[in-house]
Amino acid sequence: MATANKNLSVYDKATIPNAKDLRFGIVVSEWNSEITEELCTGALEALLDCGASSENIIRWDVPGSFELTFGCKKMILDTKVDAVIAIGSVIQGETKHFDFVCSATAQGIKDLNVQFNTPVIFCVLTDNTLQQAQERSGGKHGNKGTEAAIAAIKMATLGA
Ligand SMILES: Nc1c(NC[C@H](O)[C@H](O)[C@H](O)CO)[nH]c(=O)[nH]c1=O
Ligand SMILES: CC(=O)[C@@H](O)COP(=O)(O)O
Repeated sequence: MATANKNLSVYDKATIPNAKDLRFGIVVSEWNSEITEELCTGALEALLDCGASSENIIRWDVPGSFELTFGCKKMILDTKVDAVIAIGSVIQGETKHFDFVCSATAQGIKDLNVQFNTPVIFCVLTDNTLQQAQERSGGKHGNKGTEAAIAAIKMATLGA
């Protein structure tokens, strides 16, 4: 289902485990910060809405989406979080750099989920235009940060 047919911010709290005792890491890319800050806000609001405590949420910033893999790995190794949310916004430019950044970031985060036992949630927008990114970070299609927070809670409690 395309995002155009799904609001990324809709969730039923009755179906979400309570996040009261969970610890979360959020690693945020500074590239396209007008987008990534909105994604982070959506994630934080959803985590708190579902019972998480602000003192149990650690935020680190990295220069760009390519650095999300290292930042999330360091978050896993250096802290005791139950899940990590990787937040980025990659927007197509004039060259193929977009393809390499998107692919490397997706593969890197996937690899972290294979190598470690702490779920890392892929909250990286990969858009053709700024408008598409705005629509998915608090615009008409909702906020992928909200969606990522819910996924983080579910994965942190998987099998519990
Ligand atoms: N163009 C975008 C980038 N590019 C920067 C890379 O992510 C990386 O920081 C650089 O190549 C140094 O390693 N990053 C984004 O997150 N979004 C973009 O649109
Ligand atoms: C995703 C990128 O790295 C891209 O925005 C950089 O722009 P350009 O391809 O015009 O150099």
